[in-house]
Amino acid sequence: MKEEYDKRLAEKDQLNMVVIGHVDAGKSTLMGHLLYQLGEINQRIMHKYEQESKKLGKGSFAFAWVLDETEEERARGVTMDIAQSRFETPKKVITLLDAPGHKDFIPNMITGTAQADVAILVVNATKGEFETGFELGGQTREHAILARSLGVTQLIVAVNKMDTIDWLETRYNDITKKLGQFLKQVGYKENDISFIPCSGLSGVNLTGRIPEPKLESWYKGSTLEEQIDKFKVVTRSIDKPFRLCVGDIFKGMGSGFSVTGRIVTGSVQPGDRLLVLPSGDSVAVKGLAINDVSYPCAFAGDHVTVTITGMDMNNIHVGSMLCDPTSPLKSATRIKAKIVLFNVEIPITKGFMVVFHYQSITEPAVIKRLNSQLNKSTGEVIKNKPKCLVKNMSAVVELEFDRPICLELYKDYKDLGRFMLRYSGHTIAAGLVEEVLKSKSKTDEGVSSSG
Ligand SMILES: Nc1nc2c(ncn2[C@@H]2O[C@H](COP(=O)(O)OP(=O)(O)OP(=O)(O)O)[C@@H](O)[C@H]2O)c(=O)[nH]1
Repeated sequence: MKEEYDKRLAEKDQLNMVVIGHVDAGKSTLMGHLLYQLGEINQRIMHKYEQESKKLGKGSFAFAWVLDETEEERARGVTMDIAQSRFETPKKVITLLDAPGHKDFIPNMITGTAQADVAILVVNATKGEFETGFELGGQTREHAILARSLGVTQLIVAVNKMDTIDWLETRYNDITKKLGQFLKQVGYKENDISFIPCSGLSGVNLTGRIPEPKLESWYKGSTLEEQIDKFKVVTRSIDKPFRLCVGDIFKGMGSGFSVTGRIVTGSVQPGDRLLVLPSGDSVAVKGLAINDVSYPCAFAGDHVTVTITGMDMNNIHVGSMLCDPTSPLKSATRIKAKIVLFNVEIPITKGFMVVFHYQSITEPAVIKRLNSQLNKSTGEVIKNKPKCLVKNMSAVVELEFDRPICLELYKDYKDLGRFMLRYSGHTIAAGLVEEVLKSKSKTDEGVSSSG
């Protein structure tokens, strides 16, 4: 296994990259056009998309169709689910996750971002549009904060639709200044943020193939492709026990069935036995594939398809975990967690009902206890047992679920110890799991006490 991993390290760096930003910022068009310029989509298919989108009166969406695959997405012109594709730059192999921008689909955006190492934040430079996305309750801020809270540290900001403002340097500088200040405030390091002026529609400054004298007169920096190539390598926890969060399940050919997802920690090879949680089934790994190519083993960071046998396909769900049977994940119905509240309108009190978003899982939860309020920068306790929490506060709370959830503590597994809380369609907090307080549901307790 070690040899295989060393072989892999000698190849190009693998990165999972999510594309985020306000609805209609041009995310799908930008990435579709980049894939086209990089030769990932053949001319015949692109021509077909152009013809078909024109017929529907949506000619400007042709490049977005590369990623927006379902009929409903194409008809509505919005991304709803996470589209996944792959491309290469000189030094990197990128698995691309195109997240929806619309606020109704934030849960899908959280699922996609939880699987990402790095992100591209797309903003619309058009007059009035940048302001809508950034200042007037748009998703630019929420997405940037969510990505940071979910562990993304490196970010490229694509200042898109520069064609609509005649490639004006002053407008670009104004946008990058405002965003730069904000991104630093929410925890991104200056060296890990970069800005690229571009146009997804005309394809300018994606790979440098399309000249634009108006841009070249003042911009001497990188193209989008060059900047993606400069992302720093991310270290993977391959020595930890195996964990994979199931993102999709399908019946392939032959015996068993397949699940796809990102390996969060550890490694796996055909012949391994794995434990499926929460069902508790023991399964055997029959085969592994990455981008439809079969592999002798796969490691943390890989987006992999695992073919398994030994259980009923109906007992595994999106959000189930595959793990090393000798070291399973923790099961919890009550946890202690550190949370940071976002810009919430209402005060949070004991008994507050929230939706708990963790990897691909969403579960109802109740805030059972407000243990303490913390100083945001030092982490010191400012107040014990506060009566309520209001916007931007940091606190330790206890959360309870009806059903056991399989998770990990942040101190043991950074990627598996993070979660988000939502309420009434808004993301209200990001949190870190500190302790598992109870691991049995009320019904389990009922069964054990009566039995
Ligand atoms: N002028 C101009 N229009 C663009 C550019 N990029 C995208 N558009 C247009 O903006 C509209 C929205 O583009 P999409 O790529 O679907 O936007 P999106 O951000 O992926 O949208 P959601 O996924 O629904 O959030 C389409 O009409 C595009 O043609 C650009 O660089 N310049």
